[in-house]
Amino acid sequence: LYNLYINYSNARKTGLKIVFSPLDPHSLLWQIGGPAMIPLLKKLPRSMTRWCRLVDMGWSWQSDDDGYRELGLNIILVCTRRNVLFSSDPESILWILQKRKDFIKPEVYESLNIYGRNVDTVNGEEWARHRKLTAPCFNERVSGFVWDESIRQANTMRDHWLSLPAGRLSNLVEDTRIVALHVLSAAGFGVSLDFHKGAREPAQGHSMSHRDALMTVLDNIIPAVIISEMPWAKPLLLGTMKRLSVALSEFRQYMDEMVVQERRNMAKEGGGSKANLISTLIRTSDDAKAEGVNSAVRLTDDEIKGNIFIFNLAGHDTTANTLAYAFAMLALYPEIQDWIMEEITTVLGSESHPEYEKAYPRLKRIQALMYETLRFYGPVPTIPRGVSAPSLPLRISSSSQDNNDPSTLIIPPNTSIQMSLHACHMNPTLYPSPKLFNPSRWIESPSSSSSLDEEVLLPHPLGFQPWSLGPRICPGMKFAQVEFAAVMATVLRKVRVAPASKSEGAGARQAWEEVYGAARDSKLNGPTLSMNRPADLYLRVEER
Ligand code: HEM
Repeated sequence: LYNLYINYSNARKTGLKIVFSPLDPHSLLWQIGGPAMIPLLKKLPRSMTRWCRLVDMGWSWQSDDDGYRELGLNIILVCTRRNVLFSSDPESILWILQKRKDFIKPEVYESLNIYGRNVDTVNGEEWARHRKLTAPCFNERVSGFVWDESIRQANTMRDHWLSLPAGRLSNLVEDTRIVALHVLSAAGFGVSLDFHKGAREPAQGHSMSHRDALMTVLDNIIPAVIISEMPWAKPLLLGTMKRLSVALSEFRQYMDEMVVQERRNMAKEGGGSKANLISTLIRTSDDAKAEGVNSAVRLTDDEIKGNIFIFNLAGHDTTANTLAYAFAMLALYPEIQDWIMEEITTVLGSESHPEYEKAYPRLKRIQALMYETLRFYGPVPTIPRGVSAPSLPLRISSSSQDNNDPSTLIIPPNTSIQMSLHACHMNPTLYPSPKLFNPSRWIESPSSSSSLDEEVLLPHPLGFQPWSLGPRICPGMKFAQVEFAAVMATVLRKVRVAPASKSEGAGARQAWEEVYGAARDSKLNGPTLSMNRPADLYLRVEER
């Protein structure tokens, strides 16, 4: 009670709306017991469950963060352990994300250093070094490679969809995950996989294939973190956990071998490097070493592996789920599908493998579709931050406080931060009719012209940050955009998607409701927003 009193006194000084929470959202009790408590809490009156509607990421997402509309853009949750400042204020989010030295990645990120420290998990000067040395991995050469590989994978996925009995597609989410994994394997390691077979055979000296090892780790990231932190427990593991432990070591061995092999190739080819991420990282680091740069501005081999792993983790479900949600939305809204198709026909014509440089910049409606999908189903709905010093200032929109006046407040000591990107994306002041799925809101076309080439894709406004903002903005943004555009264009030019029902013979209305319901029934599963019942989402696929 004493802690609660101190935290409450501190919170009051901000003038923000206060919500008391009996549990700290980061406590073990909530992490373990939360999911079981939610159904019971949902039965209680609204006024008693305000705290829980903020703390529970599923509940807050499904209600489009209505807590913010009730209480204001910035809210303080007062708990016994510490206060949590929840923000959906575009001004505050911009302020926080621009000041990487003041607002730092919390310690919990460190658990993702499974294979080595990396750009996603570190702070300060160490982050600046990682960011500088990993930046060349996301150059235009890699984008061209991502484009080609995405078309190759999407061609096979589309042909597979067209071969399904009665065109009933039940594996949309799994299929987009395979495409995203294979694009990452090709771009990350230069390992090109077949959509169907996916190289299931283990390489010599291995008990698992490269793909299976990576997929097993990515699918079970939270248990993988726990196993990595308790190496002594490995001999005691059984069943799925044992397989996961094997996958962790197998993937490490694959990366070790790739680093050795890449160095050999580079030596043989006179230093020429391929357009994949691992060779770019090795080359950038080895060049720095050869130039006599001291170790403070190079990456160690463990850090190279740490970064490659994090690219796979950060780039897999994010891109795959965005594709899956977008296909579901296109099935629900046929008029949007026609609008997208008009662009594909104009840009691609009859070309089955268009050139990246010529086609990609012209696919503006597809980018608009991606933006709108991310506004609704952004894979990163919230971003946490810690503070590097007590009592930092924070800029707030005047409307986010009762007494309109001050535009800066002081964050009380012992406060962590949770930014809700999703609440910001659903703000009616920023997005008129926010619950209307309308990709054309991102396109401006001059009234005098009917040419699609005259259309302009609007820049990201303040309040649109699915890839974050500021110095730590997602480095894989272009990678994901190029992959999304290539997959959408390749599939849709030959295929039309429509909603289907799980039960054969159901009417069109039921099919529509089921697809809509499966997409809306989403929450943070692991680090990424994803559907709770992906197997309930059925689409009908027809050849154009
Ligand atoms: C639609 C796809 C994607 C979305 C929406 C997305 C979103 C984000 C967001 C919001 C962050 C900031 C997280 C934070 O600050 O806590 C981030 C960081 C990051 N993302 Fe992405 N991402 C996507 C795809 C990718 C891809 C394809 C890659 C790599 C191939 C990637 C690699 C990274 C890395 C390495 C970071 C950490 C950067 C740093 O802290 O400096 N992401 N991403």
